[in-house]
Amino acid sequence: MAQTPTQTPAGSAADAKPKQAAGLAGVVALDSGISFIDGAKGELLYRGYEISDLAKNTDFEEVAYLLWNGDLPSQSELNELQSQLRAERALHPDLLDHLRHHTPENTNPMAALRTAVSMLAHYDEEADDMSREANVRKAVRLTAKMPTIVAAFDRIRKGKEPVAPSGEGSAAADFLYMLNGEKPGPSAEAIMDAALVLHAEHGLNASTFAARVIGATLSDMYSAITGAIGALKGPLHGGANIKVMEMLLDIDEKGANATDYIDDMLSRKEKVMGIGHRVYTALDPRATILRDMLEDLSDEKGDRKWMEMSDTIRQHVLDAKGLNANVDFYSASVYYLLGIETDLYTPIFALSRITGWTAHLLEQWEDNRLIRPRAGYNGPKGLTVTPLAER
Ligand SMILES: CC(=O)SCCNC(=O)CCNC(=O)[C@H](O)C(C)(C)COP(=O)(O)OP(=O)(O)OC[C@H]1O[C@@H](n2cnc3c(N)ncnc32)[C@H](O)[C@@H]1OP(=O)(O)O
Ligand SMILES: O=C([O-])CC(=O)C(=O)O
Repeated sequence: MAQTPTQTPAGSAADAKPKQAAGLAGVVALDSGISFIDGAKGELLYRGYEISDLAKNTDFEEVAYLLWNGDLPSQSELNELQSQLRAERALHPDLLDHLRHHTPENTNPMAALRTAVSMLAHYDEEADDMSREANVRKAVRLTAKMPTIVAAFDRIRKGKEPVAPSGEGSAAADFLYMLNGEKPGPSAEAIMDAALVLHAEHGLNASTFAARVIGATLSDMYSAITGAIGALKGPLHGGANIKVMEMLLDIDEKGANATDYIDDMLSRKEKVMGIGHRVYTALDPRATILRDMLEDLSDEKGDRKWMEMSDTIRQHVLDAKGLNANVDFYSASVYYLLGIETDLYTPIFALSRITGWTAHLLEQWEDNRLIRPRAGYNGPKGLTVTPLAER
């Protein structure tokens, strides 16, 4: 925590009115070496590497290593991480029991994931060990187990048996295997892997900030990640990818004209999900890559409807409001064409972002300081208590 850029002296006259930009827009709250975003240029770097380079030339496990350790792994370092991840994928039987018997089938999948991740702490003897070595091991465990939780939850709610992790292959392949009960083809695996790379890290977004605030109290990694999952769930953040697909499906079901549908939304002052961003004014570079992935997948599946509808909406909101698409806009159609349930889109985001969240916690704990800003007080003063019987 090297910086506290906007400070209000305790008890000063500045207490009387808020000083901060609404929603902390533009406020630099801390220094971090994990990722860099130039919102005007549409540039994103993880640890100095361009996101397009990483998406093309690395896989999710290499990116996890990069985020945690500061540079890309050698082949032997990657092999070691892969075997640690594979060894940690299975869930404790009590957790499976909880998903089977204590998680109603209509539970929101993000709520199910949030609770299950919190429960992981009960079965981790190192949960409260705050050494870096133990925290790295927990980051690996969380990254390994979260796909298993999401896949088991989805199968159990459909009345199917959970599929045990294969103990081999990539996180992307094993997640699709545990979800569908059959090994994915190379194209589905590559697409899921690239999606995991693209969603892994994004600076001080709301869920990462939430994780760091919790971590900065020196609470444990499971507590911080449970909070981060809660923040990601919201439709203004990771939850937007579900809302994008619901919108596309609604337009399709109604046989509506996409631009008229969007004009109606805008006239009601509704937000078009997957559009707009706190940091990017240019197009989010992840959206460009996901758009290319969607085009290839649409051609492979012989179904260009969702891509064409998305392109129309994106251009229309850009023309009408000057707002660009964000990462959640095209990922929705990509997951849809992979045959994934709509309400699993945000959990999939979490399976990737766990690497960024945990990298930020490791960074936070290297030089920790409690995160505790001030609120500009705008309430009354000088009131006196009227006895209860007289109120
Ligand atoms: C992984 C991620 O978290 S990426 C973001 C995912 N979230 C979404 O896609 C939800 C839709 N987008 C939004 O709600 C916003 O653009 C956010 C939350 C991402 C950023 O919000 P902020 O920086 O706080 O911008 P804010 O909400 O104040 O919007 C500024 C103006 O643009 C408008 N605006 C912003 N986004 C949208 C949108 N998606 N559709 C329509 N109008 C929008 C607002 O209505 C507001 O207009 P006004 O000044 O006339 O009132
Ligand atoms: O940075 C943000 O505010 C939201 C975002 O795009 C992300 O978390 O990937």
